[in-house]
Amino acid sequence: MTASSFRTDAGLVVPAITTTQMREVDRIAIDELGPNLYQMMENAGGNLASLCVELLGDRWPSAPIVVLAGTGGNGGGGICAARHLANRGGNVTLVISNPSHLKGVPADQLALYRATGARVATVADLDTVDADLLVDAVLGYSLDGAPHGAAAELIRWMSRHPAPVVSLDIPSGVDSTTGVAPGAHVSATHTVTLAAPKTGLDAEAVGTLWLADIGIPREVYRRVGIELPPALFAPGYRVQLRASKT
Ligand SMILES: NC(=O)C1=CN([C@@H]2O[C@H](COP(=O)(O)OP(=O)(O)OC[C@H]3O[C@@H](n4cnc5c(N)ncnc54)[C@H](O)[C@@H]3O)[C@@H](O)[C@H]2O)[C@@H](O)CC1
Ligand SMILES: [K+]
Repeated sequence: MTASSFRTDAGLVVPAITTTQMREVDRIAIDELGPNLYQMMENAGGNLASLCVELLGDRWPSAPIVVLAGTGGNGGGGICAARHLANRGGNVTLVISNPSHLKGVPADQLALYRATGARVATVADLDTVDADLLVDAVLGYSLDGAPHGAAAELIRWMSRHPAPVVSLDIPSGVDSTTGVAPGAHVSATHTVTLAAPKTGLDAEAVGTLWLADIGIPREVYRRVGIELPPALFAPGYRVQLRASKT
């Protein structure tokens, strides 16, 4: 199912965008107006971490959290969230699909995470790791075909695990434009999508949908022809969205 728009609890209508439009928003932010990738990823990671703390309630900070990260921007956002959770005293374990493939901003996020002294485990260690909450940061909007390799292994592990899953941007394995999963995919309890909702987020696998403000000014959206409601983030840096049954 795809949605052309979503609604906030305040009744605001938020237009849904395609993956192509989202890439263009990213490009204009990174190449022209800002915020840069570090700034956007920091807002994404901090926002994701705050939802995890809220979801754990009085089990925070002792409850074990496992963050599963891929090697792209989605993984970078997950590693950033893991650092925020570790900085706040959380019981965090980070697992990366292919650590040797990390580069650029995601690699810098890992270096920063390592400075917290919190745990990094391997895919092989997964079955020895306890988890009360899983963070799915394996694949985002650059999903290309059915998940394969270590990414698919992490998705399958999450699918078998009883703990609730918070997905970053899109449940891994779901196409953010069509909402279709070409292969294995995560069924999220909550999804924190970034900047603007994608048309593919009207899918069962999304769970409760949140939109995170990652600090992008309106002019960036305007250059892609997108108008977001001015009061969209008045209630806070993360607002709940529901598909508009129009
Ligand atoms: N403005 C925004 O919306 C921002 C988005 N960010 C995040 O960046 C993500 C997009 O980042 P990227 O474009 O780097 O891509 P992704 O992080 O979505 O995934 C790319 C990685 O997954 C691998 N991959 C793709 N399809 C696969 C498959 N079928 N099986 C196994 N591996 C596969 C690719 O080789 C690549 O390493 C977004 O989803 C979002 O989470 C952040 O970077 C912050 C800014
Ligand atoms: K994801």
